[in-house]
Amino acid sequence: MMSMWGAVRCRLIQTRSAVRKILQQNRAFCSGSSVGIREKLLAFPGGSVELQKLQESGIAVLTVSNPARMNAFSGCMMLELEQRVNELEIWTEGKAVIVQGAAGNFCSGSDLNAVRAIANPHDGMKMCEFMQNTLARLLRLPLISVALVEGRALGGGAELTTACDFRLMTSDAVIQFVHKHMGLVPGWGGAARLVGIIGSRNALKLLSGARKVDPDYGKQMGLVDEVLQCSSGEGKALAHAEHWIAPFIKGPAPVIQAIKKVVVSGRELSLDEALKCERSVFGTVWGGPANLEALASKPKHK
Ligand SMILES: CCC(=O)SCCNC(=O)CCNC(=O)[C@H](O)C(C)(C)COP(=O)(O)OP(=O)(O)OC[C@H]1O[C@@H](n2cnc3c(N)ncnc32)[C@H](O)[C@@H]1OP(=O)(O)O
Repeated sequence: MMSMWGAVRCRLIQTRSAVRKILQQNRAFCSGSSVGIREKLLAFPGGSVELQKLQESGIAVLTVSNPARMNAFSGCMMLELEQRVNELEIWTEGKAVIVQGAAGNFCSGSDLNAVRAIANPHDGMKMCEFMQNTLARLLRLPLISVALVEGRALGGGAELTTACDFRLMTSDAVIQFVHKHMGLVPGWGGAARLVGIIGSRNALKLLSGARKVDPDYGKQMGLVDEVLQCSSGEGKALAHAEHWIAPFIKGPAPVIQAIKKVVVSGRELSLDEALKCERSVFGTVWGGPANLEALASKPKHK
C-alpha cells in the first residue's frame, strides 16, 4: 500500500504536469504567432506598468501608469504588463495582487494613438490575442486579485477590471464599456468574462447601452464587490483595499494559492477535469506544514 507521503509525492507530480502543460501553452503563444505584434507594440512607447511586492503582507500592487493619457495602454505597456504577469506567476510567497491606476484614475483603455496606427483587422486581432492571453493569465494567477477602481475604467480599462477576482470602487468612480461608442466590441476577453460575472442579460445591457456603472449600480448587478468610503485621488483607496482583502489572505501563502487554484479550475474546467485538478491541489496541502500545525492545535471552529 502506498504511504501517505508516497500519495502526496504522486499528487505533486500530477500538479507539476498540469502546471507544465499551462506553461507550455503560454510559451507556445510567446514564441509563436505574437512575434510580429510584439514588434509593432514596441513602436508605441510611453507609460509603464509597475509592480511592487510587499513581502510582509504577501500583497503585490500592480500600477498602470500613463497619467498624461489617463493611464491608457501604450504598446510598450501591453508588453510590460505581460512581463509583470510572468513575475507574479513565479511569486511563491505571494497571496494577493491589487491592480490600480496611477494618480487617482484607473485606465482609459488602449492608447488611441496606437489604435489609430494599427487600425487594420489583422493587427487588431493580433493585439487582441496578445491582451487576451495576458489578461487570462492575470485572472489565473494563484493569487487573489482585486481591481481597485478610482476615477474611470473605460474600454480596455473596464475589461481589465474583469480580469481580477474582485472589483472595488471609490465612491465617485465609474466603469464604462465604451466600445460601442468606438464602433467596437470588447476584444481583450472582457465580454466573455463579464457574462461570467454578471450574466448575459446584464452584460448585454452594459455593452449595448455603453452604460456608465457607478458604485451603486455596480453593486446592484454584482459587478462590484465593495464601495470604498473614500474618493478617487484622495490617496486613501489603496489602504482601504488592503484592509478589505486582509481577511481573505490570512494564513500561509501555499494554502491561499491552493484555494485560488481550485477556484480557477472550478471556474474554467469541465467538472471531471476540475475534480481531478482539485485532488492534485489537495495533495499539495494535505499533510503539509499548515495542515499538521492545525491538527496539532485541536481547533474548534466556533
Ligand atoms: C480596447 C478598446 C479601447 O480601449 S478603445 C479606447 C477607449 N477609451 C477612450 O475612448 C477614452 C477616450 N477619452 C476620454 O473619454 C476622456 O479623455 C476621459 C478619459 C473621459 C478623460 O476626460 P478629461 O478628464 O476631460 O481629460 P482629457 O480628455 O483632457 O484627457 C487628458 C488627456 O488624456 C488623453 N487620453 C485620454 N484617454 C486616452 C486614450 N485612451 N488614448 C490616448 N489618449 C487618451 C486625452 O487625449 C488628453 O490628452 P491631451 O491633454 O489632449 O494631449
